[in-house]
Amino acid sequence: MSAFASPAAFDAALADLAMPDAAAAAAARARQDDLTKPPGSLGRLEDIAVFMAGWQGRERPGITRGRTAIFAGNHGFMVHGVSAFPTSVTAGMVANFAAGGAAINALAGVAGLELMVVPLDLDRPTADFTCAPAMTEAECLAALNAGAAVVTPDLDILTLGEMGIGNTTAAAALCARSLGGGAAEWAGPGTGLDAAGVARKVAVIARALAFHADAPHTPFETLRRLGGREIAAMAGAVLRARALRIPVVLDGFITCAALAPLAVVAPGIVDHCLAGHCSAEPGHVRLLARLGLVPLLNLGMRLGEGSGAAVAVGVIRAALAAHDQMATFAQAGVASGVAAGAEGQA
Ligand SMILES: O=C(O)c1ccc[n+]([C@@H]2O[C@H](COP(=O)([O-])O)[C@@H](O)[C@H]2O)c1
Ligand SMILES: Cc1cc2nc[nH]c2cc1C
Repeated sequence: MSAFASPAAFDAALADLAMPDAAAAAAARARQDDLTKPPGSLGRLEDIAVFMAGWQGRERPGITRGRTAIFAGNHGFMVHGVSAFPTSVTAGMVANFAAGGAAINALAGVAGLELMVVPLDLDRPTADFTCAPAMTEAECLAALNAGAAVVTPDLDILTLGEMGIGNTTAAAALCARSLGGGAAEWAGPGTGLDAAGVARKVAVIARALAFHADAPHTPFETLRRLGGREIAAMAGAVLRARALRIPVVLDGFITCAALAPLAVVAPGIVDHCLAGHCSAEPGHVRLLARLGLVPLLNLGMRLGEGSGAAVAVGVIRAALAAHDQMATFAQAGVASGVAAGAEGQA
């Protein structure tokens, strides 16, 4: 059965977000404070362990089964010359993923993640969003459900990524409509546009925003009109992961932009998500701030295909290893801070 049978089912899922296991998170925090280190000295690694404990519902979370899901889609507005690369690269890279030659193949391997690639009607680009909704209702629901379908209950963590030449244009449009600020605030060079190319991209996004201005500003309609199949799929995956309390690692600008329309009505949609990294695409730093996310890494990456999220899993694994393997003060026979404080006052 499909997770999202109708736009109303999507709205209902968004209105009823699962919450983390507060008792497991509290137990993990207490354990952190009992481990052989000054409290707080592992910084965000401590917070990551507590976050994972809450969503996995156990004091000592782990990653036995992790999956990176990469969704691919093509875009009708590419006729306006908004990318440094041609649409054919999307299918070319999907073949490269299958052959094992892409960055994500190497990075998912080193992160211990299984790679699942989901091409979405690549030979049928979305409609040109400057003069029509990108997707019909049925197409948008199919993409949301394709996203939900990658999320199985056995997963300890899900990382997301995308491949879609032109999709920084769709992402910028989603941000502008959802968060305001206009096309120029959210459009950047993507795969490598020059200044004239970025100006052309801003104009295309502005036309799309104007065309759809009077349409309902619901998350579903915004995704359907200005998004793309790979973008809607990522939104569907995040929503399904939430229902199953599976923690999610987001990737770059496009991955996060998929959540912008949802965050307008449900800011807590990112509560089970970690921002893997901050992309060099200029809109990403602004978007992360608006979503209330602090990225784990900032490596100047702007590749997409889930690459930043996969690298961040190494940090998450480090956090969980320390949380699980360190001795407590009692186990190690090391005096805790309370005793030292008492000594200082003696
Ligand atoms: O993840 C990012 O922040 C990111 C930033 C710039 C480009 N990308 C990737 O490049 C493609 C979109 O860039 P563009 O210029 O064709 O819109 C798409 O396949 C994305 O995966 C990804
Ligand atoms: C080669 C190439 C690889 C990519 N991976 C994600 N987006 C991409 C865009 C291009 C152009």
